[in-house]
This record gives sequence, structure tokens and C-alpha cells, in this order.
Amino acid sequence: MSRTLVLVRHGQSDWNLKNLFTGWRDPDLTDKGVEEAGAAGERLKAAGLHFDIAFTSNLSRAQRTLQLLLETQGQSGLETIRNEALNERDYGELSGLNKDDAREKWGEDQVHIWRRSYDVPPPGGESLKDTGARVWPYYIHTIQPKVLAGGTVIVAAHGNSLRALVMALEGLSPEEIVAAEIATGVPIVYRLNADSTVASKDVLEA
Ligand SMILES: O=C(O)[C@@H](CO)OP(=O)(O)O
Repeated sequence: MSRTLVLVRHGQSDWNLKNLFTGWRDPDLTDKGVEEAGAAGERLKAAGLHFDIAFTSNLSRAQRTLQLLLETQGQSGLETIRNEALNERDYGELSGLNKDDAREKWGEDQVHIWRRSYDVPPPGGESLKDTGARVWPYYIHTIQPKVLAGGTVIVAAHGNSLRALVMALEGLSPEEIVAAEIATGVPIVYRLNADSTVASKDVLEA
């Protein structure tokens, strides 16, 4: 029984590089992002992981990361399910704005609250709680059954959609999730117990 769940955030995107709020906007990977995706594939291969199914969002940066990673890891034809439930948090009116400009306009503290708090949404956008309210049911009903059936499952998604998932998987509090960051292109490997709790966690850093 493998019961393995791998989470990976997409590689660096063009808008990560330009320091813009991205959310549901759809920039492509940078060259560095492409490299990060390949490196993630190498590490998964070295760890001996062979996937049964993949899940990703409706956004190009996550889909392309998954595709590049699977090519490197040797599973380019893997069955892949895309769903917008795994999309990045909707940044609302902040989408497309420069993060430093936003800090100048609204102040460091306010921007940090919008970016990392649990339940304060950015103007017109989703809080992490709102994001979790679509990510978690999708995980429970669609992804988790594949893992608990003994599978090895990969999810390629986004900084905040994965923070919402990690928060629920690890039982983190709203205070604890503020400090949690998910690095681009670094796979997190969870082994689950039969009762769906986390048995172990390994972060495959370079
Ligand atoms: O802009 C975004 O969509 C996210 C992820 O890149 O940014 P942040 O880390 O500020 O939540």
C-alpha cells in the first residue's frame, strides 16, 4: 500500500519574476521555472516514485510544470485531471499589481495580512479560508480516495491553493499557516495512514 501524496508548486512564473500579484491570471513559466520543474522530476525519479494519476489546476504554469516534471521523471503519458478547484487563490483587485507598489499604497502590514492571513480576503478576492473551501472538498472527494486506495498521486498547483491543502492535512492553526511558505518546484511527499492522517512528510529539496 503506497498511499503516497506528492504536492508540488509550479516553477517560477513570469509574474513571480516581475513581482506581480498573479492569482487566476495565466502567465507562463520563466526559463528558471522550466529548470525547476525538470529538477523536481529528477528528485522524484531519484526517490523511486511512480505515479498512478496526476491532478493539476486550470492554469498553464501548474500544467506545464507537471508536464515537464513527468517528462523528466519518465511518465509523460500519465492520466492527468485538471480542475479549477486547484487554481491559485483569486487575488481580486490586486491581480496584476506590483507587490512593492501595493506595499507603498496600502502599507506593509495590510499587504502581509492580505497575502498570508487565514481569513482576510484581498479586495474582491479570496481569503485562504475561501480558497480552502474549494480545495479541501475537491481533495476529500476526488484526490484522497485515489491515495487511500493505495495509489501514488501527484498534485501540481499553486502557493496558496497548496497552503490551504497543507493546513488541512497537517492540522495547522490559522496562526501557524501565516508563516507557511511553499517553495516553487520543491516536491512535498506525504505518506498517509489508512485513516487518512499523515504518517510522514518529506520535502525533496535540492
Ligand atoms: O501572486 C500570487 O498569485 C501568489 C503566488 O505567486 O503570490 P503570494 O505569494 O503573494 O501569495
